[in-house]
Amino acid sequence: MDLTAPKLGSEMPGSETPDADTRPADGPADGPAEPLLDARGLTVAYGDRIVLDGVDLTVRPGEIVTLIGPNGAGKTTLVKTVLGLVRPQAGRVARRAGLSIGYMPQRLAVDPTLPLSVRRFLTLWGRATPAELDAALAEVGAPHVLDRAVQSLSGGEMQRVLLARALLRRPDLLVLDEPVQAVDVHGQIALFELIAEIRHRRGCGVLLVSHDLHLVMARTDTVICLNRHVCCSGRPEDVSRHPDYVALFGRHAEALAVYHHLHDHGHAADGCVVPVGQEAAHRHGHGHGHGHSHGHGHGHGHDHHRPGRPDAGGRR
Ligand SMILES: Nc1ncnc2c1ncn2[C@@H]1O[C@H](COP(=O)(O)OP(=O)(O)OP(=O)(O)O)[C@@H](O)[C@H]1O
Repeated sequence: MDLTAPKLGSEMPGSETPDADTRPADGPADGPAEPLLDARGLTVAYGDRIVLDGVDLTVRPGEIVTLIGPNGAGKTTLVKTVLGLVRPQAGRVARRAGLSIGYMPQRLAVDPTLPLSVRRFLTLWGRATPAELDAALAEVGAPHVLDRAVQSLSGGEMQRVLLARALLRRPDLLVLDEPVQAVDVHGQIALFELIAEIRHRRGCGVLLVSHDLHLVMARTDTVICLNRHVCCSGRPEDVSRHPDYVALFGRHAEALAVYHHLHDHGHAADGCVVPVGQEAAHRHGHGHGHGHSHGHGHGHGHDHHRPGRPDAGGRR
């Protein structure tokens, strides 16, 4: 089984990293305003290839921050870095003292020949009473799967079990790496709504990775568009009233939001930053250099070069 789960709070690896200051967040103890997580100037390279370049990220209690970006943009690397699982070459990650993190990893490979019930799976990494297991599965809307084999679960049921596993840690911060993968579109909406409910009920912060932002809950507070560096960031737009949206999602349209990209630059095929409009000149037949959100044919708000909201951040 390949499942990476960080240890809690200050025990997380990386805190001893000499180049990366990963001490607990300091500053005034002003309750909810104190960040759970505050990362500044993170630079990560695999070998001599830089995959994150000067990235900032802050998550506060009760806040949902959504990371979006194309394949290979560095989303998972950023998550692993703020969790202390990857050491940055430069930058610092400050976590609130005693921070408890519930992590739902992007990938989980379970040996199909291994007899493993959900009950057993949920207690592999820590103790939980039967009542706690019941409560966690009830909270994620999957009370019926406790004695099922993990391998028999549907994609949506598996994601809910992984979410329950994260909740068993009583997290201050939920970190969810592509929580809706392998789930159909209606199941995705239901999962986003569930995550928003959990945030409200528990008041925890949520760091969410989405491969792309077609569907994201209206209550996502901050969107960070990553492509090796932070391309743009800001608050998501309200639901588009585009007829295709309403027709496709019906009553769920209210739960959807779109984000208007406000890039002041483009990317060549190798990910390098180029001026807006010159992407093609740097592409030379390599296909889409940027790769996310554009040209999907949805017609709903991925508005690459349009002037946008004044409160949304530009490139940082
Ligand atoms: N352990 C590693 N060693 C070398 N390169 C890696 C390693 N992990 C990731 N990479 C590379 O770093 C880049 C960023 O990967 P990462 O998984 O962070 O991107 P991502 O945005 O999460 O992508 P995806 O949307 O496809 O999951 C990719 O080019 C990837 O191939």
